[in-house]
Amino acid sequence: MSDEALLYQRITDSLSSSLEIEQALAASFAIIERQFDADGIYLNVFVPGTKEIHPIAHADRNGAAVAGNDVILADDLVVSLKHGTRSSAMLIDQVSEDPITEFVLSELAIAANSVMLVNLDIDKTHLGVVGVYSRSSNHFSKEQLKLLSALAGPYSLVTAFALQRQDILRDNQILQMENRALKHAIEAQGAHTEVVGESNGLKLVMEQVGAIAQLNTTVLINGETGTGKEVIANAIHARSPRHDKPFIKVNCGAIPDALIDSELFGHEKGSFTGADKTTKGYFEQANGGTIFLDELGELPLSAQVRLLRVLQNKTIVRVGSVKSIELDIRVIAATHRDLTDMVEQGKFREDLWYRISIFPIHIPSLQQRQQDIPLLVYHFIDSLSRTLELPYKVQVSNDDLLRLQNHPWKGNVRELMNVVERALIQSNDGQLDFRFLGGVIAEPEIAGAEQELAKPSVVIDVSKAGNKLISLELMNKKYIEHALYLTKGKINGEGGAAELLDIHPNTLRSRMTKLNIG
Ligand SMILES: Nc1ncnc2c1ncn2[C@@H]1O[C@H](COP(=O)(O)OP(=O)(O)OP(=O)(O)O)[C@@H](O)[C@H]1O
Repeated sequence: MSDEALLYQRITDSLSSSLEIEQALAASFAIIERQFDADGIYLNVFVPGTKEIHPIAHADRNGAAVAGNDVILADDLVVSLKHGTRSSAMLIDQVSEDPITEFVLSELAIAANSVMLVNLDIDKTHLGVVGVYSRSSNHFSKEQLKLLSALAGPYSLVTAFALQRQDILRDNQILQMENRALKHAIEAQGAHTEVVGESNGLKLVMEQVGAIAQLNTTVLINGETGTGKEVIANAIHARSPRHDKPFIKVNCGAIPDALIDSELFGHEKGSFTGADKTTKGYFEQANGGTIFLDELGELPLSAQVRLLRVLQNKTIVRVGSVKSIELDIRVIAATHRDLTDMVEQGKFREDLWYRISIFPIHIPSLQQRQQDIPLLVYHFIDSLSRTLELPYKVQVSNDDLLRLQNHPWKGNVRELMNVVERALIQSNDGQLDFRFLGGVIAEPEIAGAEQELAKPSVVIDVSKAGNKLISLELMNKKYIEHALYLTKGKINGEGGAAELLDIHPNTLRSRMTKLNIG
């Protein structure tokens, strides 16, 4: 066996000694070091379509070294790397004479003065380079470069393998990110089941939710945009025996007409151009759980017929299939439209309306439940302060609370949330200012039926406070004290302050201790 072939075999053996690229490179360096009296070796990859050099591994006389972070090249260096006259094997006698190598090595903190650089290619794809370096200048010869070039094959293979593993790792990281996003979505869904105003403006709604949640009945939620129809649908699902099964939301207004059938009912592979795999529709995805058909009034008449059939037969047929699939599903629908009006105008099928409106729930507009506004404001301040990681305590003046209660809120709770967010972002010391809303500052009106219950939530004692600002903490204290006053000090159970304030008795007790309420 020639010296060259022997070297090749020893390098190949050393590189296959470990699945860890750093260890493999360090093992091969033991041979390279002796062969070339080199100080180190590195593998770098130029990431196509970017300006980045990605270090794969580095080994020196001390073993596997830290590979370093990605190096971002300046535009002129990228141009010369792509279009320059760099050959597939380069002898760099003085690192300072080659700007790219000089820059990359200094970024990677590799102290070298001369380098042999050999391109690594596989299947005509350029992967990167292997560099063997020395701390002295003019250290390597042309013969040595030729020898190193002969070793490009095995180094290319381990580099490709390492890249593949990193891709797998990246896929793994993407999966982990998706998991986190999913968890976050589930938590957010859980958070939505917290219905602010349960004991006040939404008391009647929540009584209806309580009555219907355990049954399998179809529910139709009606209310202006942003009143919380989705929040209520979530609350029904969360309180139902299906709470640990899927809750699938479908925005009927957002699906293009041509795709409605396949989106709702799924399709078989090859059933239309572009259907390259069999896909479950929203109904099948919701099997065992709840499907929430939001904006039901936007569903075209043609799709309404098919929806009716699903509701009647509790089965679906995927597009391109003849087999019907039985489903166990609860349907909750919502709309801001007056469906009876639409039926009269011939825009909504009467037979579907009968099917869907078995149990209607109407959510009053925010203007009709002004007593919920302070609660919602605190709720949004609380959650948004956490999201925005605000370092200070947030305060709202009594005048502003009145201003908020008197605002028309055409966009309802969603608009209120956006306004609170805007005020939080605009404030840099925690003092919220809602004067941008304009409007009057007057005692709010309270809708008749809810008047009794609503009283406690307008307890901000504004008339006495005048223009003086009080802290959120003090406001909380006053709020709790007033609730205790109304319940004659009763905390637990029916008619207790915890129920009134819509929080767990233990939470109330700990807040009382914190706020020094005796
Ligand atoms: N009672 C409530 N408690 C807490 N948050 C609420 C409440 N009502 C509404 N929200 C919040 O207000 C926003 C709008 O609510 P949601 O999306 O449920 O309204 P919607 O009536 O379904 O709106 P749309 O008609 O546009 O579909 C959401 O961010 C929701 O979390």
